[in-house]
Amino acid sequence: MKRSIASVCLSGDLRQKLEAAAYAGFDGIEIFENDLMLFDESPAVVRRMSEDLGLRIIALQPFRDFECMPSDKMQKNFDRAERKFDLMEELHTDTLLICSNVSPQCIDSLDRAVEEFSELAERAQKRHYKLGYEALAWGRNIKDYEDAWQLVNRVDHKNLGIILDSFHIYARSKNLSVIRDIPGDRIALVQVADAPWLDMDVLQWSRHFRCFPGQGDLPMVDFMTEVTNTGYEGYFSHEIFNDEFRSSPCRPTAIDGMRSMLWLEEEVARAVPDLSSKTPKALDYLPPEPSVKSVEFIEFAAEGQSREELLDLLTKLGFTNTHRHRSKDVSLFRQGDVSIVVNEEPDSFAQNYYLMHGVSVCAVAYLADDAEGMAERSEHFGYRKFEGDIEHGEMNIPGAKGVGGELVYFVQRDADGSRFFDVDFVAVQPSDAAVSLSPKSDPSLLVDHITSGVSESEFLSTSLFYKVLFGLSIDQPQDLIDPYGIVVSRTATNRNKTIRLPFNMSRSWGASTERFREVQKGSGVQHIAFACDDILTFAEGIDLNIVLPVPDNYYDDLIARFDFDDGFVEQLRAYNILYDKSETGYFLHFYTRTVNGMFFEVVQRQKYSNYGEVNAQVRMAAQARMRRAL
Ligand SMILES: O=C(O)c1ccc(O)c(O)c1
Ligand SMILES: [Mg+2]
Repeated sequence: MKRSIASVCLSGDLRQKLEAAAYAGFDGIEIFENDLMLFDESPAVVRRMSEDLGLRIIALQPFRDFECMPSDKMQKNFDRAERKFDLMEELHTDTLLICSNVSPQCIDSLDRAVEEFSELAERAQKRHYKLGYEALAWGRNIKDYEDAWQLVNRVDHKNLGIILDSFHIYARSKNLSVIRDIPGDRIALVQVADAPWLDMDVLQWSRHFRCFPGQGDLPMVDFMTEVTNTGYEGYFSHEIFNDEFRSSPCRPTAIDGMRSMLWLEEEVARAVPDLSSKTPKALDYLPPEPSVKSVEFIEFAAEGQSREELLDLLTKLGFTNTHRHRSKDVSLFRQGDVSIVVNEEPDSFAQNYYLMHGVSVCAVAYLADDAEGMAERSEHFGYRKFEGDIEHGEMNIPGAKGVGGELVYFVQRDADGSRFFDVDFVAVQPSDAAVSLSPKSDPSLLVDHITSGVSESEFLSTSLFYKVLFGLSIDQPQDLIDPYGIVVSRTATNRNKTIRLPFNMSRSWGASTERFREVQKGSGVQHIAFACDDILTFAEGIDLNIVLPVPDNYYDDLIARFDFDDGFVEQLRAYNILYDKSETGYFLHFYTRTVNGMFFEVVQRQKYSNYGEVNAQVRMAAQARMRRAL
């Protein structure tokens, strides 16, 4: 596939945009005239810069409000087009993007548009240029790609093709069937843009909320499949107007753009079986499919006083130190099927992480069917590979850098069922004193979810990471109400819900996610939830001092809202357990106090698939109150 990006996707000036696009590996760039107008170098210099970077300027855009203007404005529009042809010569590009007229003066006459485009295509041919016509979803008369195609088809000139932009097509209708009528060589350019489904004014939606394919809700693979089936062999170009991208550094955005493009290519290759007969150059390489199944262990970087606080919290929750690493200063704490690794090894990744963030989650290991395949997949998508130091006979655990800088490991179980701790660790016999002090271990315990706190500019990157690398689906965003601002939350899950990864961001400095990022000096895992079969028994066995207190008013409100049996709410109140109900079931959960901004949660799910979002406000208010009291 020929890969391009429009300059409007990236922040900065035109030089920075060109450099970022080239760095990320794009072959082409669409130049937005505005970016050129604001740049203090001549078009000839821009041409040379892009040539030096190995980037082709695939189009100049947009040429606006051309067709069907009142007669007195027509000549001016042809003159304007000629000036753009001059500019195209200087830039050394051969395609001009013309978008449908949005002017209130525009006359509703297809015949007139056909006449004008016939003449413009003749003029373009004389100068060896191509024109592409694109229906803007808010165009005055032409809003739909079907109508744009009717116009282009009637003009029937080899120098005029249609431009298909996935955003406009989906914003107007979901009907892709007319794409099948368009021969591939009549498509001048394909622009790809995803977006979240939002019920709002389409112009505002387009100009502020587009995102890279894989980051939104539009069925991008269906669109790509239809276009590929036409035999189209031109560029696919990202055209994303997004406020977050405008305020983020341009190179990481461009790299995410490339990941998105590679993901689309992979998805299309899997969706179109005889792809190479349609477009011979469609795909150089197909990466191994995602194969992560569950969380195998969670690793903390810990030292000093806060390490003691973490271990105190873990032991009071019923974890016991079951193993020690064979060659490193690393301990394993287990309960049920949960494994928590505490790493204090000097000069390790963990220690560096500790020095940067304090006690924190420095890695999460995922069980994969094909761990090496997952590492290869990470590399293909440009997520940096990590290889740790290993001693002879120890497991080589491949990994990649996650979005917050923490590691993501891929672990496989041996055919004989042996686990990472059977290979790299030796069992320790807990002392009698430790056993008598710690509460009873709960054999049903599982990792339920792992929640990260990220910055606003990392929010879309995080969803791309989980979608592209792990093949997870990303739920719709939800607003959580903190006393000091809104926290926006999305969750990445696999199909059978053995992996649940919420990730949160906030634009408010005082709200929970930013409070966490301030304490930890960066993004990362903010909380870990464990699921058990019987939360009341679990709570009875632990020291209630570690539990986050819940106000009495919350329980009084529960009594008013639900018909509980006598005594049930009093039990919840006694243990600070929160309650939520869904159509199918209910949810019980409590939170612990924090260590270095992080905390744990224990949950019990009864045919319930959410996260107790209504109660997040109770948790955030309690945490804010405790922080104020410090
Ligand atoms: O928002 C716009 O004006 C605009 C311009 C050019 C495009 O290709 C497009 O999709 C939108
Ligand atoms: Mg467009």
